[in-house]
This record gives sequence, structure tokens and C-alpha cells, in this order.
Amino acid sequence: METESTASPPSPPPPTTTSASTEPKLPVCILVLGMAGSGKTTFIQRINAYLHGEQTPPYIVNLDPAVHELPYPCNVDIRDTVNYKQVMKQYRLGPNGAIVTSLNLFSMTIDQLLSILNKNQTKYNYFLFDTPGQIEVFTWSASGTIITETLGATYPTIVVYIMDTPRSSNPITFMSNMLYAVSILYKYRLPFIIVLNKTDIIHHRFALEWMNDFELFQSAIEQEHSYSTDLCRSLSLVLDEFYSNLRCVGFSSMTGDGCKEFFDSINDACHEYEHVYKVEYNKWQEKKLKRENDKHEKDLKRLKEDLNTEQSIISEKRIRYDDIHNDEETDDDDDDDEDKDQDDFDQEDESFKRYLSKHVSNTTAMDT
Ligand SMILES: Nc1nc2c(ncn2[C@@H]2O[C@H](COP(=O)(O)OP(=O)(O)OP(=O)(O)O)[C@@H](O)[C@H]2O)c(=O)[nH]1
Repeated sequence: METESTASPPSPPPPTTTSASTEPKLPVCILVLGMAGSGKTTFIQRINAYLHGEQTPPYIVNLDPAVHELPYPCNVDIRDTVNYKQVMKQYRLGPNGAIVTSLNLFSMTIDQLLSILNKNQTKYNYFLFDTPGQIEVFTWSASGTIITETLGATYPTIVVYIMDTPRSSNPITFMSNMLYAVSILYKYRLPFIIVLNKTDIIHHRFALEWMNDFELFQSAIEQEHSYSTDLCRSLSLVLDEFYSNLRCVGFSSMTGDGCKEFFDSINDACHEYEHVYKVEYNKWQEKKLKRENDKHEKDLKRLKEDLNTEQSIISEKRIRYDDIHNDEETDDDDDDDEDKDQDDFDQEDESFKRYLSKHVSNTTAMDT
């Protein structure tokens, strides 16, 4: 699975510690998601270059089995574990089905990926994950959940949602993108950052204004004479709550604008991970453990009760068996006695007959 040979060896990062403790900080997992063509791969390439410049090169994992070429050196590549084209042939699948199956096959080796990451956790500050262009393949598949939840349980994990800013300048496309972002946020509940990419083409100011000022977005929608205008208007009300707690960063993967702001947001999101997600996760783990212990105790109690019931049934059966056995023995004794009596009677009968025949023969002799 590991293809460490392709990546340049990292120079050791400066020893980082949490502000509260002297324990070494765990690397941050940055999971990059986004619609096809939003710029995920270019974004990772830019972040990789930036981090190399900061003398803290990241550890990169590619989770896209269908990608042709990667513009960055990658440490773990799904393509080394699963051959996407072979999967298509072997299972007679189309391209999307093959991507899902490849990811499912890869997620079966998640423990190996985790042990590789664990081995490298002291050498790196960041683990970057590139995901397939077909976003739903990752976000709504079992494998995506397994990978994300495993990472989230072990390392500070941040979901980064890349948005194509020029395409989102249309309010309806903007709304659709935001709804997708909300669905991912509520699915994983991990700290979340929206990267408004391609700001070299169009500045992301309009998006920030739409998010901050509801009226402004409403008037932008009014200008779109579409059948979905009414729906968008109502949905924007729902999204207002989501916008209030959202981290949003303008970024250009082409020029590298926004790198510093992005890493400021990552630090903020790590804080949220430690103080919100991790706390909730630990609580959930405790509850789960308690549920399992309760179930175990219940099963044990039931087993003991079953054993006691069985024991009493066995002893009852034994008593009944003994009773029957004793009765049989008594019957045998009676039979023996009867046999003896019969023998005695036969003997007496025999001797009486002998006496009689002797007496008769004596009488006949006297008469003659
Ligand atoms: N101008 C500009 N173009 C960009 C930027 N980021 C990405 N692109 C271009 O957008 C196109 C798609 O970029 P990718 O990085 O391949 O996007 P992706 O999301 O990884 O694509 P898939 O994995 O196929 O879904 C490419 O032509 C990039 O050059 C950016 O910040 N500015």
C-alpha cells in the first residue's frame, strides 16, 4: 500500500506542542472534498508547495483510484492497492461503480493505513487526503465513512470543502453547493472549512456578502428568473444558521493567495476538534462502552439464570430417576420372594406325593 519512495524525505518538523500541555501535538488530517473540477488536486499541490516552503512537508494520501496523473509526490496511493480498470473488468462495472468498489476494497485495509500513519506521526505535522472527483462516491459511501471516522477517532481531522468560486457566482449554483456542504458537515460533524477556490478569476467577496447579508442574497436570487427561485429563497433562510458558524477562506490554487489564512483557519478548526468534537466523541465512546458492559452483564445474568434452571431440572430428573429405580428394585425383591414360596410349595407337594405312593404300595402289600 505504501509508496514512500515517490515522496521526498521530510526534513524533521519543528517540535510542536499543544499550548496547554508539553505532549507532542498529533498531525492534523486534512480531508479535501469538493465537486468535480473544483480544484482539489491543484489545491493539494499548492498546499504541499507552501508547507515545503515552511519546512514542514506534509504526508500525502491519494484516495482517488481513477486519477491519471498526480502533480505532487504522494506517500500512499490507493492505485498501488487497487487497480481501478481491473475492478471495472472483473466486476463488470461502470466508471463510478468501479470507483466505489475500489474505495470499498481499500477501506478494508484501513488498519494498515492507520499503522503507516501512526509510524509517521512524529515526522509530520499534516496528513493530506485527496478524494475522488465524484464527491458523492466518497461522502455517501460506507468506505468514505469508515475512512473519515477512523481518522477522526485517532487524529485531529478537518474536512475541507473546495468550492469553485467562479461557478458559484450564480446564486442558484451557490445555494446548491452550500446545501451539499451542509449535508457533509452534518454527516461527519467534524470541523469544517469552506475554501472558495480560484479567487484569481473572481474575488470571493460576493460570496461572503451573500452569507452575511440575507437581503443581498435575496435580491441576487430575484434577478434569476428560474422556476427554483422560490425554493432558493426559502432554503436561504435555513442556511442562515449554518453560515453563522462557518469558516470560509478565499484561496487561489494558481497563485497561492490565501495560504496563510487557510492555515489560521486550520488552527482554529483544530481547537474546535479538541474542545467540541473530541469531547463529544469521548462521551459517545463512554456511552457505547457502558452500553456494551450493560449488555455483557445482562447476558451473564441470563446465562447464570439459565444454568440454575437447568441445574434444578437435572436434579429433579435425578430424583425422579432414583425413585423409579428404587421402585424397580423393590418389585424385583417381591418377585424373588414369590419364586422362593413357589419352590417351597413345589417341594412340599413332591414329598407329599412320594409319601402317598409309598403308603398306597404298603397297604396293597398287606392286603395280598
Ligand atoms: N484559475 C484557476 N484555475 C484553477 C485553480 N484551481 C484549479 N484550477 C483549474 O481547475 C481545473 C480542475 O482542477 P483539478 O485540481 O484537477 O480539480 P479536481 O477537483 O481535483 O478535479 P477532479 O479530481 O477531476 O474532480 C484545472 O484545469 C486546474 O488548472 C485556481 O485556483 N485558479
